Amino acid sequence: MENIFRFKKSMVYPEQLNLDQISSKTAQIASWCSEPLEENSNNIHVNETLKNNIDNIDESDETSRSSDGDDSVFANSNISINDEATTANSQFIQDRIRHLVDAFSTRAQAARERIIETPATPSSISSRETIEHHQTVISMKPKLSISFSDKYTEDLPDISAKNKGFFNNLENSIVDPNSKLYLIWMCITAMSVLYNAWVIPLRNSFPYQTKENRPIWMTFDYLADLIYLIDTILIQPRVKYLNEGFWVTDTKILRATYMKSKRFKLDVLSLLPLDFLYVIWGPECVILRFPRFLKTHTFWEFFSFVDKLLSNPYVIRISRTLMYMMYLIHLNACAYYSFSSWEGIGSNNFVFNGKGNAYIKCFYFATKTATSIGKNPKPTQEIEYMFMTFSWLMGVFVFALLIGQIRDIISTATRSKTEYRKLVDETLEYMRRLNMPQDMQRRVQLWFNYTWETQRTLDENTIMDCLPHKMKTDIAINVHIQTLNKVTLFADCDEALLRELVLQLRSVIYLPGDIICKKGDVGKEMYIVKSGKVQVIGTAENEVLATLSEGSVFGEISLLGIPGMNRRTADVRSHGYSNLFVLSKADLNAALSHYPEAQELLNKKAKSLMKKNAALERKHKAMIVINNPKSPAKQAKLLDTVLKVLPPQSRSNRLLRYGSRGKPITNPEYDKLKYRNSLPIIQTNNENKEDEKRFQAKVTVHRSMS
Ligand SMILES: Nc1ncnc2c1ncn2[C@@H]1O[C@@H]2COP(=O)(O)O[C@H]2[C@H]1O
Repeated sequence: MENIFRFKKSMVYPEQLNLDQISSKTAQIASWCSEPLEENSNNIHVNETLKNNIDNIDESDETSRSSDGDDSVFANSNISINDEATTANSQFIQDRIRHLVDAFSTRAQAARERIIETPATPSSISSRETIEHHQTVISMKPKLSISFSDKYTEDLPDISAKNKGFFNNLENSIVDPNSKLYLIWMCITAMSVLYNAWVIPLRNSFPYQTKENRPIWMTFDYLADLIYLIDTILIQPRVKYLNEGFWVTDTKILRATYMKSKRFKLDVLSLLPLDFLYVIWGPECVILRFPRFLKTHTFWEFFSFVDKLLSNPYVIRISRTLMYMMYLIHLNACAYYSFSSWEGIGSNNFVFNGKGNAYIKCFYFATKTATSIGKNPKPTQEIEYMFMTFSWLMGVFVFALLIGQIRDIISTATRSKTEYRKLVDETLEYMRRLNMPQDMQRRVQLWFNYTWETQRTLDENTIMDCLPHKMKTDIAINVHIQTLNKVTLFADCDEALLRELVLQLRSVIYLPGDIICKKGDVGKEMYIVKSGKVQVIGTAENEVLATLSEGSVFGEISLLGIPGMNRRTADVRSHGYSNLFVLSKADLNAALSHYPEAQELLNKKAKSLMKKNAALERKHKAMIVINNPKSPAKQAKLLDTVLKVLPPQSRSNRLLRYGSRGKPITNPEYDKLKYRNSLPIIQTNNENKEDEKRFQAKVTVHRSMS
């Protein structure tokens, strides 16, 4: 056993090595953990437990050994071994725990320092701001406010912000890549790149640079170079970037990162001053400025930046593709002119004949060749054939690619509309094939048209499926906030409940006259009026109990599980076009299960509505009783037959006719009691026959009681 412990003590675990190194450095930092472990009750507990375990192991050792018959030797030595082992073990464990605690506190300290140093992240800003603003915003605004938290918007290009963020930290001169000014700077740099890309081949092939205008060209050239220089020296090394979710704003790190990047190499190469060679080859040799092309990446970057920025980026995408085409044609025009001057202007039918504006004519030629439109001049020499072949190949491959791109862009832009049209066509075709009534077909078409016109999609919810839950909630709240703020039912509800509910809302459109809820049906959904009006219809035909407009809630009574109230209590009809939010029973119940107060609120509202309806119904019955002076137009068929069969003067006939009095009542007031079993006729449509019977029965009882 002694050996074992000695071995244990001498054993160096890999983590112990690391921890040793750390602990030596951080003895002072981890002051709280450097107290003697014995004083710590937890540690004592650990030590004791371990000690007991070791004792147990020793006991079992003892047993096995005593079975060998060497009792006397072990009996004496075992006590000392036990004591020694326990001490050694507790020492060993204590050391290891101390190392661990030291290491943890070092790590915690390092993390703390890092957090303090790190600039506020969008989310940290937001959470702080949310807390700060909480009292003011909530009290001033309606219940539901969008918390697009997180000032995350700051990370997105914000073109409306004035002068915000370019040097958002003046002392360190950090450039915010999402600021408006950086966007302007990128635009300026992109223009310089475009200038070089367009003008270098132009001046190199066409005789547009003369002795007289050379200073002007050169001024533009060096202005562009200055922009390149400023970008490389002042701007790019200061552009902050995100690393592991944090903005890196340390200028030293930014500079070092930029200098290590491929972009830096390209930027430096693009500034290569080959212009000095003008001294040897002359200032006409503009091609010496070709390194300026190496900054083209700035141009693409600018385009993708604008692409992200605009809500409708298709225009940008198409113009970028068109620009590729134009540039290729431009290069081809330059090549054609160079080729013509090399062969001799106007020397044959193929080359440029020198008449008119050289650039326009060559551009026209290049366009014709590249697009294979129009009659091309016939090449006469092999080199001309090669030139033409090259131009055509370029036309076929490059233009096929570009046109394909444009088609993709356009089809992406119009995809939802195309899908909508396809769906409408398929649905109407299906209905035609089944010979559905014309009116129904017309209504379906009307529904499609109206839904598309108002929503631009048939299912709003699927659009955002790929977004994270929090973002979807924020968007949904933003979209529906106007309506939800008008929902009085939600006025006292917990905001968390609303955030939970908002994502479950499904937008549905109803046409004029559509029945949304049918009295007596089992309720499965609840509704919120988003726009338009709906009417709650009472028992009597077309009696409008209430007209509900934006923000009203209905259809909740049958969902709340109030005993005996799981069916719709009234008909609800769309009055004109209405756009509603639908919330399923399951979603409502799932949300309410976490918010009993909201459930109580809904219950209260449901009960007050039910009371109101009951009162209305009572009033209605009373009206029927009072306004029922006429004898029924028709009496029950069975009664009629029985009366015909029975002799008119028989007792039974009289009883049936006049009741227990056995004779007619002369007072016309009692006419209504002429036939005890005859019922007042209430005009109802066929669908409500059941209700009608029930209602008639009730009226009879009521009347006989009175
Ligand atoms: N008198 C009323 N005024 C307004 N709304 C009503 C009235 N009676 C019923 N409703 C609503 O109409 C809905 C019909 O379906 P529910 O019974 O589920 O829930 C009902 C209530 O939301």
